[in-house]
Amino acid sequence: MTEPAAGRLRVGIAGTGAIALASAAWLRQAGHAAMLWSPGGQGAEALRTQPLEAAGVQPCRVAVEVAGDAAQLCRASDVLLIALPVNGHRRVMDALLPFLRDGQTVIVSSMASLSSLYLHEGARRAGKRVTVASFGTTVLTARRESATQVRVMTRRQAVGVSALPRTEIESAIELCAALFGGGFFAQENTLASALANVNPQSHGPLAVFNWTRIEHAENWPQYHCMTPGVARAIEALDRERRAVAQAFGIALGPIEEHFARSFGTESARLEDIAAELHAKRGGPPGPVRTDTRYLSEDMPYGLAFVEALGAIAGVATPATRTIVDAASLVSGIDFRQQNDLLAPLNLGTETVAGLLARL
Ligand SMILES: NC(=O)C1=CN([C@@H]2O[C@H](COP(=O)(O)OP(=O)(O)OC[C@H]3O[C@@H](n4cnc5c(N)ncnc54)[C@H](OP(=O)(O)O)[C@@H]3O)[C@@H](O)[C@H]2O)C=CC1
Ligand SMILES: CC(C)(CO)C(=O)C(=O)O
Repeated sequence: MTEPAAGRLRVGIAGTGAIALASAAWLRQAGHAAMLWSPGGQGAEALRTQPLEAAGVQPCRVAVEVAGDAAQLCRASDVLLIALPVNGHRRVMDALLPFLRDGQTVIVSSMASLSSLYLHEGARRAGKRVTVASFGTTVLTARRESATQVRVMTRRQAVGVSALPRTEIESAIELCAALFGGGFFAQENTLASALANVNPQSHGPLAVFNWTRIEHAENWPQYHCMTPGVARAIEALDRERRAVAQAFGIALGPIEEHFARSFGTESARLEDIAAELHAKRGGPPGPVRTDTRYLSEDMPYGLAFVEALGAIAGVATPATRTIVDAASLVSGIDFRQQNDLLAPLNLGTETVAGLLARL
């Protein structure tokens, strides 16, 4: 990879979607070198010959590099960023694992369903000392507009981070700050990061109750359609998320706090936060494809994961169950069967104390 400016880092990014492109543009602007790898093989081809263009927050036009495979990506990088939906984490982590080096840090953004634990335990079994840092969200919010164009909507004001092993949390935060700037704070463990990810609680009701709009590919502004009734459903899921976290000794703030922290919203109630965000931004548009990650990612790796933790800890999650059932019903996909991390993580036979001891 091209040498970055002095004191800057070589960052290898797995993924070529919105967050991967937005992160590459951000990192290049900060003087770091960025190399992208498309797990499917085609997603980064145009960037071999054309610059990456970012619009929105911090517009820029920058050159990035493209890796042919996972081996090249790992070899050329000081630090790796996994920036793709969790559906691909197991496969991508399996591809990266043989090539990771002792001392390398892998940042997973966003992380859900303890995918970082899957990677860290795999690395340990392979005798490698790597650090896996997790964000329960992303530093930037973005939408990919073409193979070489991305619109960056936000740079979040604060982002929680956890580390495996936990002893590396300070250096993980330092690294994140060196890459993206300030605003990172420590979360107590990787489970806290997984449960701090509120996309599933927000996206599940949004998608289910706006399903006809999605099927008709209508232009529906997401926060305008987070109506009082949808907000009430999201709040019910959020209470269950926090109750499950509590059973694992993790105190998490409500979803309203997440919006205030991420986007600087000032309203207290979720329905008012939605109205505030719509008035300020008018977007983003809600999904227009029935294979939206709002269901394909957030149901198995978000809500079904909360159900699995609830089963371990003896916490009832009826509202969460309702939304997974409704999502499965309208899409014809049994989302509880789609999470490929629960089995290798042995969550079916885990206990509260046993799981916490692994973190
Ligand atoms: N966009 C946003 O503003 C936000 C995103 N997030 C989260 O960040 C993560 C990345 O989101 P985003 O970039 O928007 O997602 P995108 O849908 O834009 O990501 C597409 C990329 O993911 C890769 N990919 C998708 N599915 C798989 C799979 N099954 N196996 C391997 N690779 C796969 C694609 O690979 P290929 O290159 O092979 O085509 C492509 O590189 C997600 O977890 C999302 O929930 C969270 C908050 C905000
Ligand atoms: C749009 C946003 C910021 C909120 O739903 C998001 O989290 C996503 O795209 O996944």
